[in-house]
Amino acid sequence: MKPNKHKATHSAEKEFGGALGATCIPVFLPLTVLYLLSVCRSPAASVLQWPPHLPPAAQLWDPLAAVLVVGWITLQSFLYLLPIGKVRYVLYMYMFIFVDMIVTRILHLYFLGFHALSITAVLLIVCLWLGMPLGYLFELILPLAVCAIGVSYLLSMYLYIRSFWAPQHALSLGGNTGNPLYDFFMGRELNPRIGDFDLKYFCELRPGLIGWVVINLGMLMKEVELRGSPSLAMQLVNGFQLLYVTDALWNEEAVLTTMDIVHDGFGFMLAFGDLAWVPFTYGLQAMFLVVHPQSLSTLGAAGIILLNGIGYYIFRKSNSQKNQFRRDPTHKSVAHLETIATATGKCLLVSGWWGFVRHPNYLGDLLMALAWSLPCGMSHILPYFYVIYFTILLIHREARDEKHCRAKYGLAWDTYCRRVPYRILPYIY
Ligand SMILES: NC(=O)C1=CN([C@@H]2O[C@H](COP(=O)(O)OP(=O)(O)OC[C@H]3O[C@@H](n4cnc5c(N)ncnc54)[C@H](OP(=O)(O)O)[C@@H]3O)[C@@H](O)[C@H]2O)C=CC1
Ligand SMILES: CC(C)=CCC[C@@H](C)[C@H]1CC=C2C3=C(CC[C@@]21C)[C@@]1(C)CC[C@H](O)C(C)(C)[C@@H]1CC3
Repeated sequence: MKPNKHKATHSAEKEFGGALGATCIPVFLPLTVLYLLSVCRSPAASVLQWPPHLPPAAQLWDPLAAVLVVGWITLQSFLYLLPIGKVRYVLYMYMFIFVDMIVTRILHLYFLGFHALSITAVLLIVCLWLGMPLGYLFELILPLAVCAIGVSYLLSMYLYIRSFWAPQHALSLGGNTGNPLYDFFMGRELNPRIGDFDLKYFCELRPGLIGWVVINLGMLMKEVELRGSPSLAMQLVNGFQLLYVTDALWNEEAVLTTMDIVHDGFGFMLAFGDLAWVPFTYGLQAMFLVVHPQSLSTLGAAGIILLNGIGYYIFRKSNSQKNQFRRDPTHKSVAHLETIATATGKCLLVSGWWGFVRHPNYLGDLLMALAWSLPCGMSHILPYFYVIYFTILLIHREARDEKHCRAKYGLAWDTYCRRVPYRILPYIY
């Protein structure tokens, strides 16, 4: 079959530093993952050390890692395809870029992220019971990351090539500029699917997110091997991040309204972000604790648990309030909230959580990020990598979302911004 001839959207404004950013980021970020993992396991754990702590090439490859990564993705794909869980009929919107027209298609998806996590947990318990040395993940972490990066490159190439056979209306607005490197990075096709298998939705929530908590558990088991029992700091990091991942999978339908699913194409940025960046950098704290044990006072631990609790409360309540409002604005939990009407027919909340700041969910997420790093003490900057990166990501994301909302809601958005002047942190930002 011949590839389709697509019209490029040259007018779409380029993001992430344009073609230069799209050329450098796919080289720079994978190297950053390997560098961070390698520094994290070194006794000094100093990101500022010169010459930098680089892993010897021999430590980067192990065939066992390739088997584990491929086996893991296969297992999660199998769990994704199991016809159990809540079935939802999802309205997918395809925008015709040149004609001002929106086409909708109804797809059915099974929501069973939580089932996938639970079945994986049972399988892990069985493996541990059979004596599988999960702590070996610590030794294998660099080859595992190399394989995950390799898979994300292969997947992005497949996505780029197959997008030329996709119809024009299935392409994303931002990833179809005609510049191959930029389009490869941003992703041309919006929601690529093989039959009923939605590749972007699967990658966003399953292998990387569940892989992250399995790696954390591996670090905990390594600590048990080395010191006889897991430290309080390790238990807190594992517990907090498991709560975050469980929450994401329990509320997995909510991901369908995020800009990654609705707006961004599926290209290298998301494939690498989902499959390599999340599992191998979000859990750096647990890896750090294996080599740099910390003693935590009961009072300190209580303070950190409280911070994580407050962050989680703000994150969950604000996300649920918006999701409920978008699903059914007449529902009794949101019907009393003040709103602004927009020309699209949709309303914007101006009271409740969304009248406090324009992104209360980001605020909660950032408080949690801080709580995940504090158990690692104050002696090193490395365990704070996630908070620093995440602050930058969310500030950039907020700016991108603001641009989309201004384009979508026009004057109503400006009124909302006047009513709710702070973006993430009241009186500061
Ligand atoms: N851990 C991680 O790495 C990451 C986590 N996240 C988390 O994911 C979650 C989702 O984030 P994200 O997708 O960025 O954005 P949001 O969930 O904040 O969604 C933004 C959208 O919400 C709608 N909206 C904005 N303001 C209002 C309002 N006042 N009333 C009603 N609707 C409004 C708009 O869409 P519309 O009007 O079309 O409904 C807007 O585009 C967040 O909790 C975030 O912290 C995000 C990125 C990375
Ligand atoms: C540096 C780089 C390559 C960045 C790519 C960004 C991705 C890592 C993130 C973009 C949006 C994400 C979301 C989550 C994880 C990180 C990525 C993929 C998320 C699945 C985490 C759990 C949350 O509860 C969530 C479901 C709301 C969230 C959705 C967005």
